[in-house]
Amino acid sequence: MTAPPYDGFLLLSFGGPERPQDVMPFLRNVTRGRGVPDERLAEVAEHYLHFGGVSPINEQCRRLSAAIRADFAANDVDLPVYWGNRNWHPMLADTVAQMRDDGVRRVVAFATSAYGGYSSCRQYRENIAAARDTVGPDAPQIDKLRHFADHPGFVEPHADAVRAAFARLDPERQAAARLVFTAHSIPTAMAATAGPDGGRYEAQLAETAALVAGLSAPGRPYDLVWQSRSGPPSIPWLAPDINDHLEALARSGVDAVVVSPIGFVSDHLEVVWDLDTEAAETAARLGVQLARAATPGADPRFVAMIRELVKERLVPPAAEPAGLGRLPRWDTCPVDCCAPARRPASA
Ligand SMILES: CC1=C(CCC(=O)O)c2cc3nc(cc4[nH]c(cc5[nH]c(cc1n2)c(C)c5CCC(=O)O)c(CCC(=O)O)c4C)C(CCC(=O)O)=C3C
Ligand SMILES: [Fe+2]
Repeated sequence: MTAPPYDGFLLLSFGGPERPQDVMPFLRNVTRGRGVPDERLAEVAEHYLHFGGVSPINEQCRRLSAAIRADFAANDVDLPVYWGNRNWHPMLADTVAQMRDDGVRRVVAFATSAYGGYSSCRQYRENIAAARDTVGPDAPQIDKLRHFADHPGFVEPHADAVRAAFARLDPERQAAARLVFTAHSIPTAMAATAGPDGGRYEAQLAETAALVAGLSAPGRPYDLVWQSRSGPPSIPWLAPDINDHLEALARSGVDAVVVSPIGFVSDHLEVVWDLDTEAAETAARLGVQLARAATPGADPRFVAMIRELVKERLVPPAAEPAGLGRLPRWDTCPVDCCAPARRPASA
């Protein structure tokens, strides 16, 4: 494959600290101007410090970059692979400056979030606009790739992981075990304005849950619940929380669950703390056996999906827009998508 119109690929992610002294500066970057109370920051800092101040996310991005590089090379995609983050080093503006220094002019960007909404989509577009602004008029153009919530390269690894998690439950508990999907909670006001006509974060997650359940456990009842809420209690966020839901399930007699974090592409701190530590403790206290399903990480199907998304952008497209669901797919968000707009955002 020849690469026009692009001459660079950007892996765009959240970023995380990798040593204890970086935890608080990272958290201040994440929450700047967002009214997250100090006590919540101190609490979240403890979660990071529990793992030696090392978030898993940067290492996951290094591994994913390496896998993308290998996949591109094996499939004649001749694009240099760059990586930049929203909240921690390598910071996006530094990466964009590096691209400019390397003579890169037009970049296709993959953000590590499958869904629409402010945190998962628009904020990355704002980050691109701000980083280009910092670098100046000779910054490369950067086009963000579309959402991939229903792409088989995302849905199928999740479905396999759910099947594998059921197999880890005690055999006598498997038949009645409940399938529970989780995603990052967001304020209900943010959920209402997600996507071009609102509600798209929840709608995409509901569809992805149905697709993963349909492939992995057809006919089995499942739920979609939320995790990792922050912000003051006075502001409503999507509910129920996974821990409250485990209580409700236990009260109704459920004694085993598979938890599938479809809101995430890899085992972020939210997964290894909020699920593997906190929700696992809740389940243990309730006598509920919990098997947490894996995330795609650097699954070859997920990596191939990234290449296919890039190929969709060639003119003429070298791949059809793939997807298993029925919700509309669109390539480029309207500039005012996920309003209220707080900062300038790239298209
Ligand atoms: C929808 C969504 C995703 C999924 C989409 C995506 O992946 O982008 C996501 C991912 C992530 N969130 C992460 C970390 C944090 N998120 C926070 C705070 C917040 N997240 C929010 C939403 C989301 N977040 C929101 C509405 C807030 C409130 C403040 C605000 O409006 O911005 C805070 C502040 C402390 C706290 O309150 O928890 C931290 C530390 C990490 C890195 C983990 C690691 O280190 O492995 C990742 C991948
Ligand atoms: Fe977050």
